[in-house]
Amino acid sequence: MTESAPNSPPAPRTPAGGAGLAALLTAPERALIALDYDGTLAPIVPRPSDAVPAPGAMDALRRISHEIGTLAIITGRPVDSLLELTGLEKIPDFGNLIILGQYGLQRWDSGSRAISSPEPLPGVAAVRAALPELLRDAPVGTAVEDKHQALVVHVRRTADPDSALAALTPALTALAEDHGMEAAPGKRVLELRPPGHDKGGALRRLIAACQARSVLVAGDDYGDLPAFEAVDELRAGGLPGITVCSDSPEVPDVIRERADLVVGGPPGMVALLEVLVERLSG
Ligand SMILES: O=P(O)(O)OC[C@H]1O[C@H](O[C@H]2O[C@H](CO)[C@@H](O)[C@H](O)[C@H]2O)[C@H](O)[C@@H](O)[C@@H]1O
Repeated sequence: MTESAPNSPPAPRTPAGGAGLAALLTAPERALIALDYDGTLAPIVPRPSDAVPAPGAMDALRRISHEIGTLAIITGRPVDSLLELTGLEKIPDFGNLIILGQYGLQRWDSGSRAISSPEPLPGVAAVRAALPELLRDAPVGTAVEDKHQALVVHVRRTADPDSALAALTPALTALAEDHGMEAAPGKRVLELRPPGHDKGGALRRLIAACQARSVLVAGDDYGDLPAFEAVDELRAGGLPGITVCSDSPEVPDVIRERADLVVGGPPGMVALLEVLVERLSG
């Protein structure tokens, strides 16, 4: 993070990012802040079911939800998993928040508190049925996360996750494609998911729906790249924006290198949200 005056947001390292942050601070009521969950608001842990928010994250989110036009979490997770891990529904006094789950397939908002979710593609059931046989000889520690609309093969708990992922990827990709799905890489996972849904499309639709005039996007993994690319395109079309990388040794170089601002993992993200709250509420 670039040094800046106390209680000022850190200075982005690009002029376009600086313009995006300035636009957000000048007209926060027309701004969208769209955050990833795993690796950005919650530290990466061995088991997905243990990924709770970083200390202070929920309070920072609650506070900033009152200072800006729209706050969103755009995640690969199912909405119900995110609600459970964050305890969001039990936090009183949360402002305007939208959750787009499973890369935009699912939606929840703090007004209706209802989850909208399409029926899974038929290919999901076929992939689910084929996985046990395909993974029969996979390294010990390989695990499947069933997200109903998609399946995720996790290798983080194997002895050599990189080798395990490299060995499994060709067969898993073929399986997904045979059933009209796509295989998408993540941190020590391969997601087998419906094609045509990514965080870029989800972000563009959200910006149009909330008529945002500026955007801040934060992420840490390949799944966030389409959202970063969308910010570039939006900027070219005249909408200011800033991309933030929640850094850690596992972050893909492409995310770290193209971000306008790099913060130190989920604790750094919480610190950024807190300084934005201070600035906007002051
Ligand atoms: O878009 P996100 O909110 O970042 O979600 C992407 C995937 O994150 C989860 O997996 C990652 O976090 C796990 C818990 O820390 C970790 O064990 C795993 O290795 C990471 O890849 C989640 O389990 C997936 O369903 C999400 O799609």
